[in-house]
Amino acid sequence: MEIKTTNLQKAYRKNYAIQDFTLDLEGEKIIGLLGKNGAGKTTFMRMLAGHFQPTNGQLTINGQTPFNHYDVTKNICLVMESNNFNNKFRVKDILEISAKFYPNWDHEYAERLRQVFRLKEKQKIKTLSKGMYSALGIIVGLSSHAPITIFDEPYIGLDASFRSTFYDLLLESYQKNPRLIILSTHLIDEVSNLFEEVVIMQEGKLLLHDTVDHLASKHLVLSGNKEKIDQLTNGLDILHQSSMLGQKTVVLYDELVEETDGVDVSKSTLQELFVYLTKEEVNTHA
Ligand SMILES: Nc1ncnc2c1ncn2[C@@H]1O[C@H](COP(=O)(O)OP(=O)(O)OP(=O)(O)O)[C@@H](O)[C@H]1O
Repeated sequence: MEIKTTNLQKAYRKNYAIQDFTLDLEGEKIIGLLGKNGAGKTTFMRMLAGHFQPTNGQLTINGQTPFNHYDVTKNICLVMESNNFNNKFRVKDILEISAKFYPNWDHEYAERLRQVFRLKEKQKIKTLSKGMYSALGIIVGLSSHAPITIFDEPYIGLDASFRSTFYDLLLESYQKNPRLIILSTHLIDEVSNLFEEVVIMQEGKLLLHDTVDHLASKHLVLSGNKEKIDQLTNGLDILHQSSMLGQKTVVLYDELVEETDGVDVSKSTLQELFVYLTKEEVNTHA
C-alpha cells in the first residue's frame, strides 16, 4: 500500500489543523505517528480513513482518494480512542458488522482476542468500561487484517498489563499478516521498539520522517562548553539546541568531523528525542 500526501491542508472553519503536509508512506511496516497534543495526528488519520475530505492538496492511497470510496476504505481500519461504535449495539454486533465491512476479517482470531480481553458477546457497548471499550477497538483493528490498520491511542483505560498484551498481539498480528500499521501514541517509550519508522507532526506540518534505525544511528547529543559546542557544530544539521550559564546542549543530525575532547557525547531514547524535537528551538526535517 502507498499513502501519498502532497501539500495537504485541512481547516476547521478558519483554523488549519493540517498545512503543507507532504508525506510518502509505503510497504509493510509499523510506523509511529507522534506529535504533541493538537499537532494534527487524528485529523490526518481520519482523512486517511475517508471520514472527510482535505480542504486543499492531495491525499491518495494507491493512487485513489479515500473519501466516499468504499473500494479504498474497505482496506483501511482506523481505531480511535473513542466514538468507534454505536452505543446501542452489543459486542457481537460490532464484530459481525466489522466482519461484513472488512474483506480480510479473521473471525477465529477475533474470537480468540475476545476471550483474551474477556469481553462477553452479549454485553452492550454502553455498559463497557473504558478499558473494555478500548479492548474491543483493538480486537477490531487486529482482526480486520486491513492492509492499512491505524490505531489512534487505542489503549485509553487499559491497564499496564493489557497494554503489554496489546503490544505483543500487535507484533504477532503483524508477523502473521504483514501490513502497514500506523500507531499514534504518547507512550513512546512503551512502544518505540515496535516501530520501524516514525513520523513526527508539529502544528499540522511534517517535522520529521525517518527510520528508527537511521534516526538512532545518525543523531548525537553533545553537551559542554558553549563555545566548544558552537565550534564543533558550526554548519552542521542541528535538531535542537539549548544553553544555560555558558553550557550548551545540541542534538545533532549529522556526522561529527572534529575531535570532541571535553564534550559529553551521548545518545537519546526516541522519547527523549521527541521531547527535544518538539520543544521551541527546532529545525524541520522531512
Ligand atoms: N472537529 C473539530 N472542529 C474544530 N477544530 C478541530 C476539530 N478536530 C480537531 N480540531 C483542531 O485541529 C487541531 C488538530 O487536532 P487533532 O485532534 O488532529 O490533533 P492530535 O495531534 O490528534 O492531538 P491529540 O494528541 O491531543 O489527540 C487542534 O487545534 C484541534 O483543536
